[in-house]
Amino acid sequence: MTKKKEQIWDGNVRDAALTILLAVDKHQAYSNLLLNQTINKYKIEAKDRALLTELTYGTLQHKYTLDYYLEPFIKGKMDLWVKWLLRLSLYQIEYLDRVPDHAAVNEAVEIAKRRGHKGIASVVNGVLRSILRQGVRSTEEIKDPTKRLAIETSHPEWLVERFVEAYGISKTTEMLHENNVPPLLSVRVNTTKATVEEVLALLAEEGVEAEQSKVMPECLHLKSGQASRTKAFKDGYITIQDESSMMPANALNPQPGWRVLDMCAAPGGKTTHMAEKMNNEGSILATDIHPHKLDLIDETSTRLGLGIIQTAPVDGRKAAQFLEAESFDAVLVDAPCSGLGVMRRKPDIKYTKREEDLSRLHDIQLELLDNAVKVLKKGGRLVYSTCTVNKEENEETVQAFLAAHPEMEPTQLENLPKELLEKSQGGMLQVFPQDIGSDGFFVAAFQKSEQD
Ligand SMILES: C[S@@+](CC[C@H](N)C(=O)[O-])C[C@H]1O[C@@H](n2cnc3c(N)ncnc32)[C@H](O)[C@@H]1O
Repeated sequence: MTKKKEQIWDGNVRDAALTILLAVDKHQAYSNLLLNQTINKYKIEAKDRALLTELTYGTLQHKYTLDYYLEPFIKGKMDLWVKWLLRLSLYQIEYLDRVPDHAAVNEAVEIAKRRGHKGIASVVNGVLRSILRQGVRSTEEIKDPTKRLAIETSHPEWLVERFVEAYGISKTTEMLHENNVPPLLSVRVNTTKATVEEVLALLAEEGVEAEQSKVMPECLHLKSGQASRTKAFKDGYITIQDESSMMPANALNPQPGWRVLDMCAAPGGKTTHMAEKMNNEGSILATDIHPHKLDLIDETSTRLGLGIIQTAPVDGRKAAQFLEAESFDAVLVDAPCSGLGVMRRKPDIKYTKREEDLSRLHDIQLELLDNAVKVLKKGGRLVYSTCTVNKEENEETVQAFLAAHPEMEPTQLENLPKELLEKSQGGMLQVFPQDIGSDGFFVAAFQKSEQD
């Protein structure tokens, strides 16, 4: 092992978590990608993997709350790595019952000695032991309710204000708390290969405990095991996908034999879902602006044994220049978005997103939809979806789109469970993370007029 590798993984889970947290902060690296890379590269085993995941996500998820607790105990300037070490250690003390406080402190002191020197170790020891003696301050001290909610749930204040204005205090409070709960692990059954019961049996044979979701019939929730390491995954029986992400293909409801365009397709979760729904009959053109991401779609469709998907690098904002007019029976625009519905899966989004990013996305989404209409057949079906909870990118994008396109009508969302359809309005559905314990997601369906 080289010196560099030893730095990230020498069997010390807390040290590895600290390295990931620092990289996320310093280089705006994505926590989920870095965590997966670390786990796969060093073949970290199940017990350590679970703790590493919990420490990394937990510390990131609660960053503002931890800083609020730490602030009275920190005097003067401090290196970034020491600050993250304190956050990481305080996270264990405050949120993890199964880690004894003294173990969290001792580990922190050892890391501080190794990465720094005795002086830093003594500061770390002093801060953590003072907190253990005195306890942390209550958030009740924060008088402004929005600010208090922002600190308690560790979200930026501007975002909390926006959410409260759009959805009200009660829904926002539920959502922000839910964003700090680890996501359920869900997979989609490849229904062209096996039934749900058969896949449950295959997983059980491998010692993986799973159960069918009560919402989406093709969705299984895994209670143990790592899905991507199972034989069922390698043999193409399952795809890892959040339950909300299974809505767009269902809402579009593509039929066997249709010609379908998936305009923003990579890495192909919804393309392959649509191919499964079409029973692998017909054709799907899967396009994305980033050519290098198209390989991921090809890999997944090969793994799943789906032969109807073709990929092409296309900027959806210019799709009508490259694709035949009115040639697709159905189009899915699973648009680039702010991702505010997936903050518990990617907690770094909370701290990196800027308010000005949101309006820019609204404009891009409209350009994509404009092009989608041009290549959609008369009478064809269009679904627009995002993994965000933001009216500007969801309901307001739809309103602006409909205002510019009298030939498009909102239409009934199809093929979704009753409990979700009950929440839909005018062919639009906003799912919040707290609704079915899945990602925040938006989906809207439209039909193109048969007339000119
Ligand atoms: C939400 S992700 C799509 C996820 C995908 N549908 C799935 O289920 O796996 C949005 C995708 O849009 C792509 N994208 C961004 N701008 C685009 C554009 N102008 N034209 C086409 N694709 C674009 C991104 O590269 C990204 O892969």
